[in-house]
Formats: sequence, C-alpha cells, structure tokens
Amino acid sequence: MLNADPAELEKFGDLAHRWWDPNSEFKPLHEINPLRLDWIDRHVGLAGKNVLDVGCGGGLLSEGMATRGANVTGIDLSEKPLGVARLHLLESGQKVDYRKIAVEQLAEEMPGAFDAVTCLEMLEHVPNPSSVVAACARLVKPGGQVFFSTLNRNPKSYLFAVIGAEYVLQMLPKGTHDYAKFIKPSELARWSKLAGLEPDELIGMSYNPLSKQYSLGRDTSVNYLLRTTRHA
Ligand SMILES: C[S@@+](CC[C@H](N)C(=O)[O-])C[C@H]1O[C@@H](n2cnc3c(N)ncnc32)[C@H](O)[C@@H]1O
Repeated sequence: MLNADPAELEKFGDLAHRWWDPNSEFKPLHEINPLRLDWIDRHVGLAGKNVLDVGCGGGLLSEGMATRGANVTGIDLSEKPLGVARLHLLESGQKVDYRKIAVEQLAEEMPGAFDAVTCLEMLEHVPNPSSVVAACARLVKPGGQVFFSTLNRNPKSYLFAVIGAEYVLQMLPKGTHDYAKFIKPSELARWSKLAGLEPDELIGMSYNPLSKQYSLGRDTSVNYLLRTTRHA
C-alpha cells in the first residue's frame, strides 16, 4: 500500500500554483530556504554531487541545490507541485529531474545511488514516516548524509506551529498541520538508527514574530533539522 495520505497530496496540489510566490502560503518555506540550503551545502559541498530531494513539492530546495551545482532528483507524489516545479525550470534555466514516485519504490530501483538525500518538511505529512526514513537510508551511499526536518511534538509546538502560525499570525492555511503527526527528535533519531543512519547533528529553526526572521540555533522545541550519516 502506498505510504501517502491522499488528502495531504490534494492539499498541496490545490495550492501548487502559488508555490513560487514569496508572499503566498509558502512564504515560510521561501524564508527558511536560504538558511537550510547554506547548512546542507556546508556539510555536503553540493557542487557536482548527486542529491535526492524527497517530498520536493514545487522545487524550492531542489532548485536551490541545483543552483549550487548539484545534480538533483526531486520526487513527490502530488502531481501539481511537480508540474509547477518543472515549469519553474523554464524560468530559471536550472536542471532538476522531477519524478512522481514513492520514495520506497525509488529505494528498490536505485539503492545507494545518491551522495546525499534531503527530506524536509515532509515527514509530518505521511502516514508512516519511519518507512520514509528507512527508504532515504537505502537511497544514500554508505558514508553519505541524509537531512530531515520536521515539527517537534509538545505543547509549545502546538501553540506556535498550529495556533500561532495558522490561527493568530495566519501565516499558513488552517489545517496545514496535524499535531498528532508531529515527531519528537528522539523518535526521528530512533528511526534513523534502526535504518542504519547515525544522527550527527540536531539543530532548531525558530521564528521570531517581532523581527519576523527565522534563524538556526539551539531551540529545537518547534521546528528542527536532523543531519545523519549512513554507516559505511
Ligand atoms: C510542506 S511541503 C515541503 C516541500 C519541500 N520539501 C520544502 O521543504 O520546500 C510537503 C511536501 O510533501 C509532499 N508529500 C506529502 N506526502 C508525500 C508522500 N507520501 N510522498 C512524497 N511526497 C509527499 C507534498 O506533496 C508536499 O509537496
């Protein structure tokens, strides 16, 4: 059975035409993109690397990595965001191979094919996130890195990511996030280890509503990133 929630895929499909509008529902992704891109590039050295972006959506991160010289494959199961991502390549002149395929299926086809794998802001939208983590682990070369980001599960993240972002600040459409699907760093670390990935670095990504700026730092209580390395 496909590890996907049709309602989630439809939700992103319905918004897809606004993906590259920096003032749309995707504004937060636009604002965090340079931070996460720099962080990934610093660890991977993207130029010339084969990178897979899982749950790529309209291609903000995929294209950003291509701009840094990586050979990027972007996969998603929602058709419309992939269409938008392909169209945007015509504007930017970048090259990304976008495919509609489940990460578990790609792992059967191309085990160990990638120098690095990214899976950002996606795990909290799937029914079985540990299966995605395991597939990412299979897709990266031994010694290669896998990067995840998602939302922590605690009262503060409920307050900030659901009530604050969706209802008070109205940065995101209501219903964007389902609190029950948020993932504690300890859970993500456990799934990573079970899949043969060593967690190397956990960092937080925070939003300051006064300065309206995102930053990377120690506070992992709401949004966080985990960098892992596949055992050689
Ligand atoms: C919040 S967006 C994040 C997009 C991109 N990773 C980023 O951070 O800019 C979540 C994406 O996950 C995709 N998605 C949800 N379930 C998926 C699944 N089972 N397989 C692949 N992609 C999925 C959605 O279609 C959507 O494009």
